Amino acid sequence: MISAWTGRQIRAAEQPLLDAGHGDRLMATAAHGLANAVLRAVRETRGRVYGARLAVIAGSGNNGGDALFAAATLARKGMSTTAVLTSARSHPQALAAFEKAGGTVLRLAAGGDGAGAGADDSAAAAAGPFVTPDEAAALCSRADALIDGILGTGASGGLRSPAKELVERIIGLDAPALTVACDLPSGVSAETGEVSGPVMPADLTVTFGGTKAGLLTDPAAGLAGRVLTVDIGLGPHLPAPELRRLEPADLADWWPVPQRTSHKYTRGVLGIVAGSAQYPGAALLCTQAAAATGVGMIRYLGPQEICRLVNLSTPEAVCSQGSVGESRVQAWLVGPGATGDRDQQARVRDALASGLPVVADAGALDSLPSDLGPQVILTPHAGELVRILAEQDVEVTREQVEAAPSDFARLGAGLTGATVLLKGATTVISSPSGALFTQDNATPWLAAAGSGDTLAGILGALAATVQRDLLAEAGIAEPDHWAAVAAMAAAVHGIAGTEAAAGGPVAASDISRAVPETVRALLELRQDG
Ligand SMILES: NC(=O)C1=CN([C@@H]2O[C@H](COP(=O)(O)OP(=O)(O)OC[C@H]3O[C@@H](n4cnc5c(N)ncnc54)[C@H](O)[C@@H]3O)[C@@H](O)[C@H]2O)[C@@H](O)CC1
Ligand SMILES: [K+]
Repeated sequence: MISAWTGRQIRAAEQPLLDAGHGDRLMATAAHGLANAVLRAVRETRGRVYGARLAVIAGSGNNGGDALFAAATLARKGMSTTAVLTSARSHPQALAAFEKAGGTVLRLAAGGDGAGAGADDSAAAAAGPFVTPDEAAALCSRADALIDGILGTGASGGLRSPAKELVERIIGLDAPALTVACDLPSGVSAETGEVSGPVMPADLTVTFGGTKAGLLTDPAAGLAGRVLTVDIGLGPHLPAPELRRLEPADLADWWPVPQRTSHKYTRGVLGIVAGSAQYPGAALLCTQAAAATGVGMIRYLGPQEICRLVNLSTPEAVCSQGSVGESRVQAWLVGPGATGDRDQQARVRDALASGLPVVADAGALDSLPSDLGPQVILTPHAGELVRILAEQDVEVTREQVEAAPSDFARLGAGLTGATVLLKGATTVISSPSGALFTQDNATPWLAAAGSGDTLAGILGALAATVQRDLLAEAGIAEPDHWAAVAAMAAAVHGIAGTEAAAGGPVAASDISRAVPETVRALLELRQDG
């Protein structure tokens, strides 16, 4: 499991070490980790380190300090190194180390259009000639490696002039062979992943002390590239993480594997209320996905015509037009395609009132009761979350949700009392307690009709079969159990979908077909064999 913290949490964890006078050591460790990561990446992209052109953009704070110290190390390895300082102030010891190692220092002229105008001449005399944003951008674009050390966890808001103009110009040119963000891409929020203004997309982000929550959340996640975390000894000082991400080993350890004495009822029965005359396909897709994920039995409830179709596509399912009250199940999946049908809507309502775990998708999201519990898992996309929030008197747009998905998933969970799984390039899951998980296992090819029905089926099957004690033993607190189960489903859906897509288009039913093999491969990672 990957744990991540807000910038504020990381800074608070640093404080006791800073108070004890270990600031220099922290920065040296961070810079050493950054330099090593750049060395490895340059070897991979270019082969030879000696003679490679390194450009560093350094801001006024400690983030610029990390970048300059790392660049000093890289200059000593034979890289031809230039630093562009975006402010008249810079970390004095780091700048001195950089110059001593033979690095060239340039100062970014103040102001976008009036290059050079209003610049601080005394600072210029101290530390090298001015360059315009255009000149600096051309230099950065030609580099074999570029380190973005403008802003770190001390940033407030997006980049300001003249760094803003420089980054805009670099984005307009060919990207450098390798861009490495120091701690985080400058201009993204370490707390929420929100982005303000231009941000240089990184191939690699080397982050210090602990992964920043913002780096694992959209939209920043799409700009951070691969994230590498450098340990600087904050471990004992870190609080409970802000956000977690499941890895394959977690899925393997938590997967509900039947025991020798298991039978269909002890494994778990899933009830499904899905489909209508208008949308029969959704019922077929989610039932197929649940069967492929592995469940003791599926009880499907719906109109006679859809029962016939479900029986044909998933003969394992027991289909009827019965009621929720007379169906014995461990969990419900309700809503896919269940719109415009009174009987189906009544079943959805009854399932939501049953107190059992319920996955509420699509049609079930339109008329939610007021007091839900964490065992109810809502699976909206951004537009559906906007409507759920509107029911709670929160007026937001789809664009606002997409700009800060973790904030709004958390708000939705807090207001409804349910667990919220918000679909997106990175899926965000929030427990009503505020605990967050994000999963980025999916391929963009999965953004297609029917993919959500498949996710709902996988999640329904897991909700019916998962063993609570396995998650509790791994440190998942009781109120966050269902958020972790939803994260498992998002991960398996993403992995199976990526396998099925194999770099090309994928039909929703192919995702289900890939699930058993995905689970088999995961189970091979189990520590107990
Ligand atoms: N605190 C520590 O002990 C450690 C900090 N480290 C590094 O230090 C960074 C944090 O350093 P700082 O607190 O100095 O903060 P930053 O380096 O993020 O920069 C803050 C400076 O930038 C200016 N600034 C803020 N917002 C701006 C904006 N939107 N546009 C332009 N300028 C802006 C501020 O005036 C301030 O001087 C971390 O990200 C990390 O890279 C690491 O060296 C590890 C140890
Ligand atoms: K940075």
